[in-house]
Amino acid sequence: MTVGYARRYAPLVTMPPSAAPALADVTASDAALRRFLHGLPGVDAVGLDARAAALGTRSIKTTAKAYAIDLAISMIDLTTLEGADTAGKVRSLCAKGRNPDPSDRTAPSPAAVCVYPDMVPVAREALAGSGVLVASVATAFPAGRAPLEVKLADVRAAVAAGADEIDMVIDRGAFLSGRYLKVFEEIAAVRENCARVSGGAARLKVIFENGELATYDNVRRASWLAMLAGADFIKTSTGKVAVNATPSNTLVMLEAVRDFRDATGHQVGVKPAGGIRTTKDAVKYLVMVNETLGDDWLSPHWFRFGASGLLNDLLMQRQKLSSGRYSGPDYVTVD
Ligand SMILES: O=C[C@H](O)COP(=O)(O)O
Repeated sequence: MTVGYARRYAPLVTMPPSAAPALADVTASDAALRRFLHGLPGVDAVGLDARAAALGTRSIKTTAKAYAIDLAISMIDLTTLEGADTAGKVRSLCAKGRNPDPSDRTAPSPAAVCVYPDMVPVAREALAGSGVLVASVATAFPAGRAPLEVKLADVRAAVAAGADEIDMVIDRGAFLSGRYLKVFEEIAAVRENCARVSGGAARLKVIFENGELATYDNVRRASWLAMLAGADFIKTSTGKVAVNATPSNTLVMLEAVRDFRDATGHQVGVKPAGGIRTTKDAVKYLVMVNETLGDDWLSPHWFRFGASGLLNDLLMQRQKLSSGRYSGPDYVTVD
């Protein structure tokens, strides 16, 4: 790909005119982009871990807990990404998305059901009229090892089949070898394909696979790179490697979206994914969002949990709060 390709897509980044010129130049060449990303302040890893741990110890009142549980449910991308997925499994996950707690119709629905591209038509049909979105991983998820044209075809097929949101993986090999412009151009190209096929409606989440990026500095660089290329959301992980979302790597990303909005006026969402299974963990993340970003990000439009098992625990805790006792796992459907 050429620098011209990057220039072609850079204007798609919807920054306010007052802020755009300041950052437009940083994607003009490989060298300019490297200079910019390596000029970002380094992350103090010890301080970061301490901050994330301290935020994780905050307790919240029972009334706030009920609110937090419903908010967390509404922020879930209810996910199944297994090689063994069947249409039947996807349909039953969608039924759960439509009506998470059959014993209590006041339980909110998750934001989206997230599936592989070939399962999008099944999910689209099963969720019709429910308000629950269809999200799909694409770009040769989870490794991202395919030629760009194959990745773009994957994206176009998922959007054409009815995906409201695309979760793409970055090329970690290119990123780790310093070929930042290649990563930028791929994200911009995916964004353009999403926009073209969906008429601008499909939102793009960009997955870094933090567990493979080795340092918090790299997570910060990947965050800025993806936001410059037009990501609507930045997402920690695929859920397929040893280290997935952690409070610390998510905090780096929360700080990045805060700083990006300060610099450009443009707001980007955050999605921790992989390994988040308990209400306690979800509440920790919500406290972190509240303390770092405030109310502006406390909605499913701007914050998501990518999770396969979290919904069940939230539903059990929700039942406990309303009835005073645990119903036990038999009262929530097993995925
Ligand atoms: O994006 C979501 C992840 O793939 C789900 O990971 P999990 O099964 O650890 O919740």
